[in-house]
Amino acid sequence: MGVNVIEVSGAGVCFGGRDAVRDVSFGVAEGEVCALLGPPGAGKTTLLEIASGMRRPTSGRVRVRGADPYEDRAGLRTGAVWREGGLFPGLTVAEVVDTWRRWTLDPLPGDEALRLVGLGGCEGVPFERLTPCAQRLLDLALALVGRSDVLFLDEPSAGLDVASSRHVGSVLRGLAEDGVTILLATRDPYEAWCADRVGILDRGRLVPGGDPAWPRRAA
Ligand SMILES: Nc1ncnc2c1ncn2[C@@H]1O[C@H](COP(=O)(O)OP(=O)(O)OP(=O)(O)O)[C@@H](O)[C@H]1O
Repeated sequence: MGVNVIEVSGAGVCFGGRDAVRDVSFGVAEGEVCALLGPPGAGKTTLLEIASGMRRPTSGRVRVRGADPYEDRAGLRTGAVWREGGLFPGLTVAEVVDTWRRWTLDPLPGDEALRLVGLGGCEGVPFERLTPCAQRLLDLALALVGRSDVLFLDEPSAGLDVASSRHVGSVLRGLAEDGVTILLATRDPYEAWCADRVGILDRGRLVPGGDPAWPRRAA
């Protein structure tokens, strides 16, 4: 068995004496989509934050490709999409991507980033004219601009209708099949359909054996 790309061991996060994440351990393999599923306040975003290196865990440890993502991001190519998503009024899709590329070391060509998420040909479309689904996919394209091979996604299709949500899931599956490792958080079991594995979070803990029987992937 290969080494996991993301490895979380006994991790905890405490805010002002309250545990948001408690003793969580799991791994995500190369090219795997892993979903963290749980109700509001379960600790999903906090767990994504420590896995992506945005926040240091209070206890335990996190490794991404063997490195501490909080301390040592230099060699990592990770991307994230947070729930709010980007708002880019007045810019075309190409302008949004080009702006992002300017802040990125060794960025992907803009058309390549857009092609990866199925937005090829949308370069000239003003951001405001994109459908909500395409706006989420543009967020995903931006997360890929740094040639990311690990993605952290907080509710990547929140607020979308069922068909759009499934489309986003298909795009994520395509990325995973190309070797991208994906950890996503969601409140919605149907948003988890694209995952290879689902971990249930409840009050900061991963429920033992909590990979539920609800339909995944083939659903
Ligand atoms: N920066 C913070 N300071 C204090 N408490 C926080 C902070 N961030 C999160 N919390 C608390 O930690 C707990 C877990 O929050 P978190 O946002 O990780 O849950 P979640 O599962 O992502 O919920 P949701 O689905 O509503 O986003 C909650 O009780 C929340 O109030």
